[in-house]
Amino acid sequence: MLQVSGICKSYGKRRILDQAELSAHRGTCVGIVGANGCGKTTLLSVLAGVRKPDRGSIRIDGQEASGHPAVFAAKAAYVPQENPLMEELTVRDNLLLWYKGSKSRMKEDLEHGPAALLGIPSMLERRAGKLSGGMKKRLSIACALSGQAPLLIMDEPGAALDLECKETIRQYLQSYLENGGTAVLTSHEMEELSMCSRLYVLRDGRLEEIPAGLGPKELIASFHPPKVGI
Ligand SMILES: Nc1ncnc2c1ncn2[C@@H]1O[C@H](COP(=O)(O)OP(=O)(O)OP(=O)(O)O)[C@@H](O)[C@H]1O
Repeated sequence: MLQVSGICKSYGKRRILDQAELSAHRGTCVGIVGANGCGKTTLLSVLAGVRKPDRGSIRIDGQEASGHPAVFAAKAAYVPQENPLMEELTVRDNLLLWYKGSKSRMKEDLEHGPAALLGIPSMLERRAGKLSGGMKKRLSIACALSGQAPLLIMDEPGAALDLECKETIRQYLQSYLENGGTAVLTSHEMEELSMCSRLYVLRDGRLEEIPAGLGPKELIASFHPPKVGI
């Protein structure tokens, strides 16, 4: 369960998030939409504890995380838009860093867990820097999932992935939600957004809930403020 209230974030004098509010229950996936540059990545990085908000509260499973990095570390997994990999290291060594050296848990996930589902075992000895964009994305997702966090935050998870891999991630997300996880994602793809049972549009720094299941035209219309009559 995620409860976000009063989140503000500015870059210099430019306010990107202005009293943003949202909630996401266990077992649900919440989607964030909005025009390019409206602040979705900023919001997700704040929800993941990577960027500090100027103000506001982020409660994960009832615990305040804002200002408490240990709560984010224990409870939130983040798949950023840019991959967080150590490019000179092999896939195996990248994973080991994320599994904090726990070889047994890593082995288990490579055999039966998310890493297996994402096809990581076949690339273990390759250098991360030499993988294709889609393979790096799969590895980044497997790394984020290593902590078995109850909150999963994904910034455009399907970007650069082939159809088969998008489907793999959809299946993983479904089982993650069925097991009581909470997910927040941002995407520009209708298919990914169809996995979300709730949608919010980010506009002028604020989040507004909109009906899930809107078509592309209505979604795009929601990105812009309604015009006031002359
Ligand atoms: N570190 C930063 N310093 C200053 N401005 C920034 C920084 N990061 C992002 N911005 C600006 O803040 C605004 C929001 O950026 P952000 O990446 O959060 O948007 P977005 O909605 O995720 O965009 P997109 O849909 O294109 O990925 C943009 O105008 C961007 O240029």
